[in-house]
Amino acid sequence: MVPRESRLNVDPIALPARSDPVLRIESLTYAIDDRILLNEVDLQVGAGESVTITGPSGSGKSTLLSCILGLLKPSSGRIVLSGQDLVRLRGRELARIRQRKIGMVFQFGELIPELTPLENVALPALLQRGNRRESYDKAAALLSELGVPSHGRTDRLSGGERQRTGVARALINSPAVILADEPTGALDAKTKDQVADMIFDLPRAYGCAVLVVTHDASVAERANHVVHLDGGVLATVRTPGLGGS
Ligand SMILES: Nc1ncnc2c1ncn2[C@@H]1O[C@H](COP(=O)(O)OP(=O)(O)OP(=O)(O)O)[C@@H](O)[C@H]1O
Repeated sequence: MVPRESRLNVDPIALPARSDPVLRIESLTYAIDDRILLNEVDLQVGAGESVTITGPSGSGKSTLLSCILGLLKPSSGRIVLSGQDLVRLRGRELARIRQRKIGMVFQFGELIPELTPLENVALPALLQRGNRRESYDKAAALLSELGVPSHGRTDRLSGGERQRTGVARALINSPAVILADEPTGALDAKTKDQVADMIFDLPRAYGCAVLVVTHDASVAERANHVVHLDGGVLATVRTPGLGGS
């Protein structure tokens, strides 16, 4: 992730060698009425890399995720995912790319309580008309890898198990990027650490890019890069391992 050099507070040379960006956001502006909620945002996330977005309430973090998901149409700029500009896509084509390329993890899991954990995880693969057997086998394998029982009642899962199930569901279609909006916001301290460790290990374990929005500094610092959004402007970039500020 490299915001425009004019806005960098660190020497760009200090940033580590970058993989090719899976997600590249260029000069993204989103305005509603006369209010600019995102102002010329530039951001990149490479495969096998994690980036955290922090920022005060109302700074535009969720708006940025909604633009990447194609739920909001930017006023200008580009969102290039695996070489395709999502801003130019419409309707079914956008939905298809979103299903295949993006996995989303929510603050409260957002699982369907009437379905088992296995069914929740398999659902995105089935919606993509995946082979039924293969979809369920992959869902079972992911749940097993992430340590969640496949069967039983979804509404009886613990907070941590709920988030792990949400992560398994996000992974089922082998996405290029996983977006997570406050994924640890509803968890106690111990579970928060476990879930945060799991999420920031996804780039290594599954080769995807990870983009996390969080208010929690101890969670944010696990990422390869931390960027700060304020008033719709990407203000700073930090690479925790390098001690940038
Ligand atoms: N549809 C809308 N119309 C007008 N203003 C909006 C709309 N959606 C969001 N906003 C405003 O845009 C700003 C950014 O909102 P956003 O939800 O992206 O912030 P955030 O950084 O995610 O905040 P939080 O950390 O509290 O979730 C806020 O001031 C919000 O009130």
